[in-house]
Amino acid sequence: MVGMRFDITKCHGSGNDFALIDARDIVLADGEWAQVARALSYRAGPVGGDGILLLTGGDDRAAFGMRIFNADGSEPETCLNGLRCVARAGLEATGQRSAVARLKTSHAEVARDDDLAPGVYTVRETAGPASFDVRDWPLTGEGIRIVDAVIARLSPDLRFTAIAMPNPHLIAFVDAVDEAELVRIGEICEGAPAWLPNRANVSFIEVREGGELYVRTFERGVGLTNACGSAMGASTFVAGLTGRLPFDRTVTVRNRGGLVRASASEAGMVTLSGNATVEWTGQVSVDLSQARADDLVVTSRHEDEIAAWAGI
Ligand SMILES: N[C@@H](CCC[C@H](N)C(=O)O)C(=O)O
Repeated sequence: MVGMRFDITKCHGSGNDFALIDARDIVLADGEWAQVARALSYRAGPVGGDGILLLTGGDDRAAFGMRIFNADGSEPETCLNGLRCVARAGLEATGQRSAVARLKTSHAEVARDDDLAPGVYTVRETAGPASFDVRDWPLTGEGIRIVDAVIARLSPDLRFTAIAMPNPHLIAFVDAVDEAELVRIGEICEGAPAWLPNRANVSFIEVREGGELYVRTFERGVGLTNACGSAMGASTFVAGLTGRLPFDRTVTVRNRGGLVRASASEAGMVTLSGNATVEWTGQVSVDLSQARADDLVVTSRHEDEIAAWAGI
């Protein structure tokens, strides 16, 4: 296969996994990055993942930047599990312990944090403010601000809050996560109906004993994932907004892939502290015309980090 060869770092935040590319010196059109994302995310291919992350250059505020492409090639506004991984790469590349990172349409603060557990590289990130105005998504026909309200087109039984982080999230608190129902609603949104043309991430959240949250997300452009950082941030904020948990208190947010510690302010800023685990590094070729990956060579495996995370 004739392809473009990339150095990649396979990494994850809470089991939300990505191939990360240092793209600071790579020039590709958006459509070509979309093809790289499809190729490297394809689970039956040599790499597999929920999307790709690009470490990009900074700007007058930021030391470095992040772009993320979902598995389907779409480019969302942010990814807070991915940001921790990019932050690790960016902090290491710039020799800093904390920095501002540039995202597609916003900025976030990132810093190395105390390890969540021995050997678990941990990053703290602060993003926001969360926004309520669904005209930006757009989500039409349900008013401008949707807080704990029924969206009959999705379900007569659930109450959703619509929050942009700035990527769009529909958040519903439930007694117990019904995964089949989450997939059903996620797929309605994924179909990009006329009232929701840019789709949305959909999450069900349980408030568990001790004030912990459990969040399960059907992600736009991916499907069910092990975890979604922006959804965990949005859920923590909505828990405060709806009086389920206090603002400004650090809570444990569990997900299928592990956990993060999270807090949210009344102003809509969210802070997450979680892992940025490197599993392996290597090189892979991508045929841009076919969106196909091949010839993977793994050059180093980080068994110590994999084991440290498994212990969480
Ligand atoms: N997994 C991410 C969110 C990735 C983007 C999302 N699928 C979207 O399209 O908005 C996270 O950790 O925040």
